[in-house]
Amino acid sequence: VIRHAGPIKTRLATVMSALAPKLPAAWRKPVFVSDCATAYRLLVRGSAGGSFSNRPPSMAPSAVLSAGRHHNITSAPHGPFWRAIRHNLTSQLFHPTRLHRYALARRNALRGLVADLREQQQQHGVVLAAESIRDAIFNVVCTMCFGDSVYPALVRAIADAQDDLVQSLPVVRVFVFSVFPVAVTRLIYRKQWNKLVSVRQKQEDMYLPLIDACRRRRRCSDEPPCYVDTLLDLEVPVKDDDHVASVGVGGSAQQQRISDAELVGLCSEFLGAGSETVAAAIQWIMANLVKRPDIQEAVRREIDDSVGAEAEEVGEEVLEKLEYLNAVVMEALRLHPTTALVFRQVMKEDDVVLDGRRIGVGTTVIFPLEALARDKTVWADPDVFKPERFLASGGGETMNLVAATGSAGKMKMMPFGAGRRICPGMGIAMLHIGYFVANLVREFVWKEAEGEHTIDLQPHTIVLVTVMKRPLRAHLLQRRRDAKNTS
Ligand code: HEM
Repeated sequence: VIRHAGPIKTRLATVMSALAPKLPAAWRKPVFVSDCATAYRLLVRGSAGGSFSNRPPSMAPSAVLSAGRHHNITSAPHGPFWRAIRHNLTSQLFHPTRLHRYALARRNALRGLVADLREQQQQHGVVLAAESIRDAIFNVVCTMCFGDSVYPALVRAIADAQDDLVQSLPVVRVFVFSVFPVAVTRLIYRKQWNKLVSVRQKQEDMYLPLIDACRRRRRCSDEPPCYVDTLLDLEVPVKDDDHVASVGVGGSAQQQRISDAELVGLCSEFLGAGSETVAAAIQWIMANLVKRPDIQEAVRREIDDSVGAEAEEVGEEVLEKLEYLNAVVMEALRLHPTTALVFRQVMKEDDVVLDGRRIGVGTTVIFPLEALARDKTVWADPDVFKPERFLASGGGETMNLVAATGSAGKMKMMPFGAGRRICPGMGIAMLHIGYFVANLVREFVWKEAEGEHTIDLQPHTIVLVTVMKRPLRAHLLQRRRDAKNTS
């Protein structure tokens, strides 16, 4: 159930263990937890002493480049600053009553995607679905981040900058895992440091003018605020310390605006976390539907029964009623969680005991999400794609994802993590996945392509996001006439 990253039998390992408390946190042996009951106990209930809500030193480039001064939500230590920026996201943008504000951006992206796929099928007989889906989702997330005034070429350039950032993350490891202070490591690895600086500079050159445009723009009252708008209005505690933040000087907490450097990092996190994971999940679902035409047809029947033939799209308001579609989404998230691992780090105040052994302060605890969701003691036929298990009529699991990730007290999967640091984008992710999958199934019959384009459900993890090793390709049969032709 709990396994250690390597054998502790050699002398070297013994010496390393003795030295462990003196090593930098990032060098210590991590501990893996791959059973749901232990994951639930630790993540949702917290450790005996503390909340067990911190992650190991961050790989976020803005945190590394600023020597830990600038943070995004993922990299921020558990404390008042993290609480303020996370609460801003969940209350201002992702509150359930506000999720539908960006329906127009989604509709436009869907129209563009459907037109693009039709054209590819007509011209080439096969569609590069992976790339097209990724572009469509990135368009929506970019609008949610900066507003709708970003022209298409700039959206493309922003997407490229985000890709460069992902490519540079292996370089970040050099600095996170170094035994030397960053100032020394950057002298040793000057080339890598300069590369990181140039990737970051490219982001600043693009994002800061967009952030300034948000500052200057006077929004009309019916225009939904974008992520940057909410951040510009936000005040965060000056000191990231629970006591200072609650008492402050003269009885009230000292607040300040978020710095430009931090704004760039927060935008980058939003664009990356909001697009890659969702696009990957849509691909996994479509790939499974190509492999199982019977399940694809059942999803289509449910949609056709709920949406009139003349309706332009499967509207967002219909999605909740599509039980079978939702079961398909849940089953794909169980089998192919698009975030590979969840991390925590044992802090001074935590008291983490596993298998009767106290885990040392500074140790990284890793929760492998796919292994957790394929536990044979918890699931029947854990490796088989069986959406029925999530249907009430299938004698199945609850449809409530929050229950699946913790609040019901029995956790069987956690594709969005669990506890205080559970993914704040869970609601919007489910909306985006459901909306795009429903409409893609309604518009086209998806069939497997041949040769090098066949579906391969082998996973491949790129910096924590688990994608299909071979990107999704397919043949599409158009089911409805082009909107232009029907008029
Ligand atoms: C299928 C889509 C998604 C999956 C599978 C996913 C998964 C995850 C997971 C596993 C975590 C770690 C949770 C933990 O440590 O317990 C996480 C954290 C996070 N996710 Fe997502 N995510 C998705 C979509 C999104 C979206 C759309 C956003 C929005 C921009 C987002 C933003 C974040 C942020 C900011 C965190 C850090 C939370 C914190 O540290 O408090 N994610 N996500």
